[in-house]
Amino acid sequence: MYIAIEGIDTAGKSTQIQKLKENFPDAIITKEPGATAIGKEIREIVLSAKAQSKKAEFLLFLADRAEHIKEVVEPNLDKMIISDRSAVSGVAYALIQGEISETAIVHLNRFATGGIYPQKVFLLKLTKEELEYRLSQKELDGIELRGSEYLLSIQDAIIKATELLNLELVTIDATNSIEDITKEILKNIE
Ligand SMILES: Nc1ncnc2c1ncn2[C@@H]1O[C@H](COP(=O)(O)OP(=O)(O)O)[C@@H](O)[C@H]1O
Ligand SMILES: Cc1cn([C@H]2C[C@H](O)[C@@H](COP(=O)(O)OP(=O)(O)O)O2)c(=O)[nH]c1=O
Repeated sequence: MYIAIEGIDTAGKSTQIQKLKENFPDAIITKEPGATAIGKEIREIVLSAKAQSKKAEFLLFLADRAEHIKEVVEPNLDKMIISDRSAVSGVAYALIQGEISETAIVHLNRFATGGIYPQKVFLLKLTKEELEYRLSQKELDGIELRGSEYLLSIQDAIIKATELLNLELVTIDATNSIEDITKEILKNIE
């Protein structure tokens, strides 16, 4: 089973992935961007926010995704694969950028993934207050510097992205305790 944990920056994705690792010691734990050798280089370029062109940025994420699917996901589809982000983030961030049409975003993601998508998507959903508090507690990267309104619009776009990709979505209140969130994810996997 291939599942993705989605949510905006600071929603608690890495925290939950760590917990799931304890529950599924044999699972393939992975992430986008940056799970492969090429992906690590792409991640550095793209998170430095140097790209002037939003299309270039989109295509860099897609290149990472194509490599990730080919190297990590496709060979392990018979195992439990738990991914921190997926094509859902790719579609959501691109929808908000507004420079690429919805149809092109979906088609290009299909091209990159070969139609391999998570069977279940968990959205860790944050409130504005909690997001602002968590952002204030960390050193921000290029994308996080765009601010809380921007990130909240991405959160809505994540829901829309799962609809466009026709994926099963489980929404979880990310302000709950770490333990309760893990329990809810596990309940929906088993
Ligand atoms: N359920 C939670 N309640 C309170 N704080 C949390 C919770 N989950 C994560 N955090 C904290 O929020 C911050 C961001 O979490 P992280 O897992 O790194 O998010 P992401 O991977 O989505 O960016 C960390 O400081 C983490 O300890
Ligand atoms: C996968 C993906 C991520 N992103 C963004 C979301 C994040 O801001 C960043 C990836 O960083 P990430 O490591 O997921 O950040 P965090 O752990 O703080 O959540 O790239 C896109 O813009 N497009 C994409 O296709």
